[in-house]
Amino acid sequence: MTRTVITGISGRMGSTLVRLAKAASDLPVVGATVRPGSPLAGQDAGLVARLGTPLDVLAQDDLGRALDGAKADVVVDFTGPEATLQHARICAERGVALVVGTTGFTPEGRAQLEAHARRVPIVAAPNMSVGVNLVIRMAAELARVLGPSFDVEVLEAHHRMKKDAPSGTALKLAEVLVEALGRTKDDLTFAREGQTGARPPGEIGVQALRGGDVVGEHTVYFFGEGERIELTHRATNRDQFAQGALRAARWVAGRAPGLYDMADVLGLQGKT
Ligand SMILES: NC(=O)C1=CN([C@@H]2O[C@H](COP(=O)(O)OP(=O)(O)OC[C@H]3O[C@@H](n4cnc5c(N)ncnc54)[C@H](OP(=O)(O)O)[C@@H]3O)[C@@H](O)[C@H]2O)C=CC1
Ligand SMILES: O=C(O)C1=N[C@H](C(=O)O)C[C@H](O)C1
Repeated sequence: MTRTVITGISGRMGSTLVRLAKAASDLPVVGATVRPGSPLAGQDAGLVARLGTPLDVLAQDDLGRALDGAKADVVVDFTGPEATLQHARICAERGVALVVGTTGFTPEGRAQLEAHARRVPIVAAPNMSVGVNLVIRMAAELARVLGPSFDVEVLEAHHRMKKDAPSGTALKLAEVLVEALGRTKDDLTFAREGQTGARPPGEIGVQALRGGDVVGEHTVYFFGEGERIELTHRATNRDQFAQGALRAARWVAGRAPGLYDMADVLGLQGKT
């Protein structure tokens, strides 16, 4: 049994996590949170997460309170960068493992997460889907084999409510492509406009679309002479992100402190 606390349970991911944890036999939800000051605080978590049935756990508007007496093994957090960093501090102080799906951290925020991971085990990944994590590895392999004669572009599309751009997954894809091609971050181009001139060799483009209810789509294009490869992942609902996060929750509870990613959880060894 992995005793689980879920944060941000009124959100798109938080409510999905509550539903899927409840359906699992080994992940009792022993605590849940909503934003501080939320009118949903004090209501049953099952109703807040729109399950239609009570969970017999009250939504708290403070993670510390949700952890009090809960004997939690792990906290699963998909909220926003500021909230996640507060939650990571509380987990570090309480000695509770953490799974972070939140994206959009600044470099300073990421450094804070690394500091907390010196005290407790943390799995942080911009995309918890097993399929996406395999696509990330395939993109690196394609880049290595195709080499510099192919022009590489990353395109992502998400729903109109998404707050960060480019997506965390697109940034992760860019990071592994930079490494696989022996490039630097200076080779990344995030937008094009005006008299850009011919495409510089070695440039890696990263572009974001926003609209409607798109759950999450990522394509890596490899444009060659006379051929083109497109590596695409399309999420059509959020369940696979949540299932990946719950798999990470089972894996991280009881581990040594450290900052882990989904490649660790999935046992994907070697370079990306
Ligand atoms: N790694 C992955 O696989 C995935 C990552 N994500 C990332 O997860 C994050 C959340 O996405 P999504 O669910 O769509 O966003 P939502 O806005 O739907 O959900 C976020 C929730 O967090 C709540 N919240 C904000 N601050 C706090 C706090 N201090 N304590 C408790 N709850 C809080 C919000 O409350 P309120 O509504 O009151 O503001 C909201 O309900 C984003 O960073 C997104 O990019 C998303 C999908 C997959
Ligand atoms: O905000 C979202 O919705 C998603 N965010 C993640 C990201 O930024 O990569 C993952 C997924 O594509 C959905």
